[in-house]
Amino acid sequence: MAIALQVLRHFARAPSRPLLWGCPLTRLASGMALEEQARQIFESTVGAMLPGPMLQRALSLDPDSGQLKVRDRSFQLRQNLYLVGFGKAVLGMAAAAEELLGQHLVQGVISVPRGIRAAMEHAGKQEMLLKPHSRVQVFEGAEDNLPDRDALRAALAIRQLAEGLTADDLLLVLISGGGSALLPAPIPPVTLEEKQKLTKLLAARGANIQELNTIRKALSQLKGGGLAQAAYPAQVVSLILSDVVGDPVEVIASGPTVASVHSVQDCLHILNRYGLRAALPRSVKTVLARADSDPHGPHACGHVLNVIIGSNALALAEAQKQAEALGYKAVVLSTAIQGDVKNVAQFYGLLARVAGACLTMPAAGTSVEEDKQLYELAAQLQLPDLQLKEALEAVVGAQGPVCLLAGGEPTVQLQGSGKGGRNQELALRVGVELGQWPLEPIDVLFLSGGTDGQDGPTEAAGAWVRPELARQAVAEGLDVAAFLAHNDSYTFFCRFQGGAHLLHTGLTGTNVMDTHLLFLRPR
Ligand SMILES: Nc1ncnc2c1ncn2[C@@H]1O[C@H](COP(=O)(O)OP(=O)(O)OP(=O)(O)O)[C@@H](O)[C@H]1O
Ligand SMILES: O=C(O)[C@H](O)CO
Repeated sequence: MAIALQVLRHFARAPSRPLLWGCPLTRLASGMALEEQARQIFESTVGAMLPGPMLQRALSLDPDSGQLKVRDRSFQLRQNLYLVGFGKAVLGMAAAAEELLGQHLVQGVISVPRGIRAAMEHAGKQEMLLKPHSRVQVFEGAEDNLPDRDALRAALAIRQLAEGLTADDLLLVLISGGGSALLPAPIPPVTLEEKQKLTKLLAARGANIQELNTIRKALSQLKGGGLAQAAYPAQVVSLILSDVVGDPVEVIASGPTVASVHSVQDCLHILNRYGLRAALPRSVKTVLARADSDPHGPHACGHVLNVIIGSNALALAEAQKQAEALGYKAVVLSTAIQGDVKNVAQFYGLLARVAGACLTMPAAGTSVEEDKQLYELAAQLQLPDLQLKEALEAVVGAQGPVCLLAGGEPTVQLQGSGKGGRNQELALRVGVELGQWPLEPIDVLFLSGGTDGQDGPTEAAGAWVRPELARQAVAEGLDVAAFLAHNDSYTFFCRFQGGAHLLHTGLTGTNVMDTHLLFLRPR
């Protein structure tokens, strides 16, 4: 959603359908076309990760006793509950929390992306908005996902609220992706501009989110456990919506309620790796040198409960449940799909071929060569949690429709000036791959969708494809390779079959990365 807010006005007008939270899909199964089933599963998966349902799963309040239950822990509420939050999905999370906690909530401060309230209003998403006389103060800032003066003001208000708490208080911290940029509080003498410049340079030179956030933590008053420290001796409960593969709480939004385990040496290694150590501003050197000799060490976080309430893994578990309800043998392959979109597309293309053969000819199987190639492709992608062997074994035993599920965030090396997003580009590339081999006698469909409802700077969440795509595109006079060469997947899908393959959910107010669904259905 980094560039989301530039296009939110346009996006808010995009046609969208209500998400199917809690809708029993079995009811819909009979006679449903494969693409309809795929859409339904995607939409209900996103629906399960919406702020309302997520918070209701994580929190329960006994209105009589005032006991707040968070997972297996209980907290007594008595006019002692405060709330802070920062991240792209935090407005809806705060609205859901306010709804759930009612009068118990004394005061709150949240930092959310600029324009998000207007966008939600335009999109008619009332459930994502706070009440008119809310006790939660909203700051909007961090345009283009970069820390700015407004986000700094928000961070200082959040710090002030936290510092004023006592041992009788409970601080609820709502965290989602984009939280790092929305909570900047550089340690003096580092300035906001210096921190912004360093973050930009690191990102531009290819630092990953773990590396980026290690540096952000070292230079911040609130990241790396600093917020938890400011709130001490109050109890702290962090409800975290993960946008990072593997859900590492110390990385998501730079872990403001998680003690940092990184040393100054770790930071210097990272800065060296990206050629930034020599040109560091004096202020950054001063802060790092000070941290090296800090007698207090990392912030202690014994008074904190960190809870992941939404993640790609939870979304895929929901999708798996929905697919099973429709009669599919559903297997989660990985929640950590990363790497260049071209390699990921090749992987899914070959996976469809190998799994298709396992399904239709379980005794004969695929050629040894194809199996080997598939495992090699998987190894290149370095997916830590890949269940490829298990998935293929399940397909062999399936004797019926199969749905392979995965999630993560592939990357697109932008070369052209076209309009698209990583989900649409992945789907288009997989469509081409699927068309290369006959997959008779099975129906195949691949869907890729972003759970935030916005794929790149487009108004679609993603797209779905079938093996016939390339042939049908030629018949419509569309040159798929030319669209791909310019990263113009959105324009392609808008023209192809009148835009029927695009996924339109509208801005969802959540973000747990992308979901990939591969359906194989014997005819
Ligand atoms: N024309 C394009 N074709 C394909 N991908 C594109 C195009 N333009 C931008 N992108 C990709 O879109 C991504 C940015 O979009 P988006 O805001 O959805 O992702 P993000 O910043 O990772 O946010 P989030 O994690 O919240 O989804 C980048 O990965 C970028 O490479
Ligand atoms: O805010 C951040 O640090 C990223 O979105 C990862 O959570």
